[in-house]
Amino acid sequence: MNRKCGHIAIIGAPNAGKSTLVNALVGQKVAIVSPKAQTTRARLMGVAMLGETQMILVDTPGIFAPQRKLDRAMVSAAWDGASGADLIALVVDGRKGAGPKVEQIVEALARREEPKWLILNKVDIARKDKLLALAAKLNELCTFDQNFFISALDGEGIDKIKAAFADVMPAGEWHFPEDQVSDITDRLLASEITREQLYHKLHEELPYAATVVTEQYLERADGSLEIHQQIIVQRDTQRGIVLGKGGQMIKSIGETARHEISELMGGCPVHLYLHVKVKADWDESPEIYEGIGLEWSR
Ligand SMILES: Nc1nc2c(ncn2[C@@H]2O[C@H](COP(=O)(O)OP(=O)(O)OP(=O)(O)O)[C@@H](O)[C@H]2O)c(=O)[nH]1
Repeated sequence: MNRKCGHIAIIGAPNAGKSTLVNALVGQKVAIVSPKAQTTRARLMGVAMLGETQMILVDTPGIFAPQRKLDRAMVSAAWDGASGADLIALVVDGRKGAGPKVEQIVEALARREEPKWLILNKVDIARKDKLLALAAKLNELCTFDQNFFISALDGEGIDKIKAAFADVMPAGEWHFPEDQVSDITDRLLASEITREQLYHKLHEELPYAATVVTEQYLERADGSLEIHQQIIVQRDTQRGIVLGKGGQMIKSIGETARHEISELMGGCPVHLYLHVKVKADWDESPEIYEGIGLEWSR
């Protein structure tokens, strides 16, 4: 048997396109994506296969200067996700160029032992001369073994990078069955899909003040799924915004999330019940951290 298996940590600043890249490599959606920064909160593993090679892609929260306790847990989940990886892939938004944020990450990366690759993303909207200058600059700060220019969104360069990843994976038995696409449970994925809709449908700050917890996840005798979720916000006014006028907003969030969950679960009918709850200090609650896959620390 020529099986190979390894871990690739996907790191970068918020909004660089890490989750989009993981989904593209896996070939289906395992991580939620939004135009707003800091969508990914916990570490998630996506499993990509190429021939006899299994690549475990560790999607990490964006790395930034943390302020809240939740932020600190997210950033430490990101660096933890990189520990012991067979390689670390740094994803950079090629349109934005380097800035202090990206440079700080690159400098921290330079001190690490693991092999490092640079992935300049969003080539579909970036200027070519800018991309080349950015690659040159970042390579001065850190030694990258390989450089790639891709668009995770439209698929440009994905096959090439997948083949290159597969090439350097060490020989070894697979860690996941061939048909498993991620390490998160269907229950957690269902919460994430609803949370993604909060990012898509609500104002700038609100999604950051909210979280989603799946309280019940049942398979009914007729094969359909019954899912009860709480959307937890910090203030009464936020509750009003999530509900919307006459309940229109929560209805719309629920409809889109229900369709998407059903699609991800192979088309089975889904009954999704959403409740909005106010809990001012949810981001200080160990159970909620655990529920969203983050480590609690004092
Ligand atoms: N034009 C373009 N947009 C992209 C590309 N890759 C990702 N995006 C968009 O960039 C935004 C952020 O993408 P994500 O995949 O959520 O980024 P992330 O790095 O996981 O973000 P965080 O969760 O904040 O760490 C989304 O609106 C994506 O659709 C790309 O190749 N081209």
